[in-house]
Amino acid sequence: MVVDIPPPKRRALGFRRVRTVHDLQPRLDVSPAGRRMGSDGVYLSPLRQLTTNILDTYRICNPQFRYESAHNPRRVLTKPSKPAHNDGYDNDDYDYILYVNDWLGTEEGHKYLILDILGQGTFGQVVKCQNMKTHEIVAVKVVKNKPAYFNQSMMEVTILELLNKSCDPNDEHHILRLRDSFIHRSHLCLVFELLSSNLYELIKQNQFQGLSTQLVKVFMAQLLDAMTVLKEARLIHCDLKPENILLKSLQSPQIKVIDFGSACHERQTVYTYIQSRFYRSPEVLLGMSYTASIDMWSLGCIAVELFLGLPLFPGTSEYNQLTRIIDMLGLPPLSMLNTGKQTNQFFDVWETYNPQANQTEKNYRIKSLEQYSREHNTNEQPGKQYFKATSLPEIINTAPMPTSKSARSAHEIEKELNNRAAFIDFCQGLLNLNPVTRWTPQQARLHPFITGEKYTKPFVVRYSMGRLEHLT
Ligand SMILES: Nc1ncnc2c1ncn2[C@@H]1O[C@H](COP(=O)(O)OP(=O)(O)OP(=O)(O)O)[C@@H](O)[C@H]1O
Repeated sequence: MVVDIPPPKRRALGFRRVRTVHDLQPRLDVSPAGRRMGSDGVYLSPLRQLTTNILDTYRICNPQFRYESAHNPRRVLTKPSKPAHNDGYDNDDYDYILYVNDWLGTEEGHKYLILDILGQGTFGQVVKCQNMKTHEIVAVKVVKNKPAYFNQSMMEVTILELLNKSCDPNDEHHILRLRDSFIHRSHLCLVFELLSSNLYELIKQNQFQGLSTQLVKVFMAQLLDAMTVLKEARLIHCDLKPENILLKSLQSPQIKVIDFGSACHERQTVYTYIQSRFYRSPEVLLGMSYTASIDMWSLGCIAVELFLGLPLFPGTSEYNQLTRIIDMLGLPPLSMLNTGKQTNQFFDVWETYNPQANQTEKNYRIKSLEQYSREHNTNEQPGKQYFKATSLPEIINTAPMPTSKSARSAHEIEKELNNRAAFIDFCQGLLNLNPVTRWTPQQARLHPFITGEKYTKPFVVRYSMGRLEHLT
């Protein structure tokens, strides 16, 4: 913006009067066609005339000219942008076609100016908006105009309202805040606090080299805090992954858990196809009933991924996911294989007689790639192996050491090795194949990796008389 200070004032401020382009122009008594005069009585240069108070210039050129913001060219944010449903407001995917400078909502205090796109997910689009009353910049999830998405997102509203109002009224537990919700042209809109990059983007920005044990600890402590609140409310997130963990800002390592669109109550675990594949727990893969401990499995996968920079179990199919888990951690306990509704899909099962127990027992062996492909008419591939080592301790211990000069001192190396020993033990407690003995968030929070106590030997937890105890 050019600020025009009239000449006398300029001199008063100590400016020296210099010859300008205007001084060189012949002064005209007759107003030149289409030209505008500045406050100093000099006709503006074409550059000024076309860059300052442009509406005046337009009106001089065309007295009929009327400006209306509605006629501004609108940048479309939604792809595809061809109208297909809902009187032309929605595209073929039932997404609302969003434009920069358009509005969402109509009521006073619930009117949002669309600024930019933030992300796209299964449920709809997330756009950066400004609340026209409070001027707060927010993130608005505009849900697809389909009953299944609408209903599931209503569940997200219910769960977030419960978490925000009853479980975390002071916003202390790293859970996304829901500010408002309303319906706009048949689309449910969820208004959230605006957050920054997600942890996948952070890993990517770090060239997939992994984060320090210290930073992983800072993130995990906050995630365990959020998980404790969820567990106490008997809620399951069901889709924990780096993409659903967002930094509050780029200035500090404060994070928030987002996307409660798949969340459910422990009493209402109706869906079996849940969790993003890389972070899917063995009990879900096997088709067993599940509890909040599925989130702790995902958390284990996330912890290792943050440290390594690459996903621990990047399965290319459910079969591949399960084989990767079994190759690293062994077979799930018999009790799980016996009850899993999907066990027969992945395993060959045969019975043998156990004379000691005087009963027949089931035996399980994971099907070969060829057998599974043949039976399920798929083309299973072994999939990329990102790590040379095969066991979790080895993978963590062979990850490159920090390279800074200070980190190379004998003391710092020793400290890092101790951190890694603690980290391995921590991850193993979360990546326990058995959901019954897998650590709860309350237990995991007491691990030396989180508390910062010196790690000396494997952490053992147990419940006694309903009280949590831990033995190290
Ligand atoms: N509060 C927020 N602030 C900034 N960006 C956000 C916010 N909420 C969501 N986003 C962005 O939008 C993306 C999609 O959001 P979200 O995961 O809630 O949608 P979804 O449709 O439920 O996705 P999914 O396919 O994972 O189920 C996120 O990965 C993130 O990049």
